[in-house]
Amino acid sequence: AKVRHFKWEVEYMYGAPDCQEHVVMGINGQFPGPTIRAKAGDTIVVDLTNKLHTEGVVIHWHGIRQLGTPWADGTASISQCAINPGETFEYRFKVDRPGTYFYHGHYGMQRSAGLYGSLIVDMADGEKEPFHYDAEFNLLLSDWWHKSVHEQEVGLSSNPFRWIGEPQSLLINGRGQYNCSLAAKFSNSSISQCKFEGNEKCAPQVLKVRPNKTYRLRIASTTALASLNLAIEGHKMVVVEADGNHVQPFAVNDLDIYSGESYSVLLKTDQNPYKNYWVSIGVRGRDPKTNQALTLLSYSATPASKLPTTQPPVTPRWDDYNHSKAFTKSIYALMGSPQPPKTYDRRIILLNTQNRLNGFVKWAINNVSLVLPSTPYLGSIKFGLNNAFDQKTPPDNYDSSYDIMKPAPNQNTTQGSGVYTITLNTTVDVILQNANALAKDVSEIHPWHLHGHDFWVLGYGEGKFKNGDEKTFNLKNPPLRNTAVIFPFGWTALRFVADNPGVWAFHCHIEPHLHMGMGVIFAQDAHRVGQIPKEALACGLTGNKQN
Ligand SMILES: O=C1O[C@H]([C@@H](O)CO)C(O)=C1O
Repeated sequence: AKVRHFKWEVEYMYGAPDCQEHVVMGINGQFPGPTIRAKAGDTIVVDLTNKLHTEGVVIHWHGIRQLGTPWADGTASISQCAINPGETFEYRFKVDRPGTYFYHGHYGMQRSAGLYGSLIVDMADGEKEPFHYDAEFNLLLSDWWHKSVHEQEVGLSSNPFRWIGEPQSLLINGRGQYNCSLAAKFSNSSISQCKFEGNEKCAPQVLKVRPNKTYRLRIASTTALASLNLAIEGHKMVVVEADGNHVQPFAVNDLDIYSGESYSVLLKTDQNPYKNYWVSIGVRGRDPKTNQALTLLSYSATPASKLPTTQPPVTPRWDDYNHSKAFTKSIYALMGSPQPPKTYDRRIILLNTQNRLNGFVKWAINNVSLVLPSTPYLGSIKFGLNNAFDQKTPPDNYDSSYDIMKPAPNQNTTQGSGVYTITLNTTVDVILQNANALAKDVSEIHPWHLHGHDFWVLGYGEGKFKNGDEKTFNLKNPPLRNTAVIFPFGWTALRFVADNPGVWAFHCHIEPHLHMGMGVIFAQDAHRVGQIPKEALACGLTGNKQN
């Protein structure tokens, strides 16, 4: 195993992700940030220097469990203090498992501002994936707004509320096209045909392939809002990995991917090599106002400039949830994967609601909208600083008379920074319960991401979770993941083993929703975490603590 060192500087810079110039967050002058490539068992060391002039920064290593290094999880106010302008913080952690991961900002809405990149962990030397492929491509998917993130944040926390709206563009590896389409000729809109020399920063990255080979596509979504569907014209994909875990291979024509998720698919280049094929990404789960992002699968026998003469794959209707559910429910763990414990020690039911608080619009979990404290929980719990955050524990359930199918009779919620204290080495079931939002007949998709652990996804259901529904749980081969979606008016059941002392966020991965309070904090034996680098806690009430 190797120690891999990186020196990174985070800054705002000009960029044109979708051919329109705006300010983006970059790392070492790059957007998206540099790809980290490592082998399982390696140690990653990133010296992160904050070159922003007026705000802090942190980076979260999404999907890396940080076993034994909870201070390196990169969550401001939770695992560490935001790194001040001019300061450098050393992230040092082990990547213990192969898989397709990514990293991103976890302070304010910096992920939406473009602070993200890929993190790919290969099998350790001498070990082989349980599938064969000849070469691979890496597709990091995101969405992009022309309005600055500062303006978005202010709008979300203003009264009256100003929603961020739908993205202007979808990006593949940081590249999209706002004012033109590669397939304009084949659509009936008035949008113009893109013309690229090829070296523009917003020109699509063409996937150049040779015939009769197998390619692994690593696909990860770090969108701020959009749920996506990816399809490749004329080609099936075989799903083999989800969030760093092997799954029972299954073939699809298109794949749904929610923010925070990653997949690997295998693609056989078994089609006519004298043609090129569209790769398309479109919005699902919200009424789309954003064009598809397009690129090409280009066979070596055909110049990349030769566009297909066909229409790109049509994204399934945004509200065809049966299509989404069929995909999601086809995901099973590969035989031989770790199985969940057969029973649980504690069940936490988390109802999400959209609410008002003194006229401001919020999201709340069991009627608590999360506000983060100024002292990171990891430090305040370790040092027993009881005035650093609300000592009132948020509830494990919601009022059973609550009607999830209707807007709440009382829309008001409360705010809080309390934590769920989880006993080490216990098995916890979490039932995520969706409900009607503020508007009538509206319930949205929320992809929930757990820090510090994978969980088994035991099942999905419609309506309200009720006693007896656990009989439908899949305890035989449920997939292990770090992100799981809740469908409108439905529930999702997760199980995890609390085996990682630290303080871990569990939240909706939609960036504005987290900003509006949609998350909870799981504290796991944090008072027993030793040797926290003092730079991680150099703020708030822990600012003067030596450890
Ligand atoms: O949090 C959200 O707010 C808006 C809408 O509900 C109110 O404008 C929206 O679509 C969200 O997802």
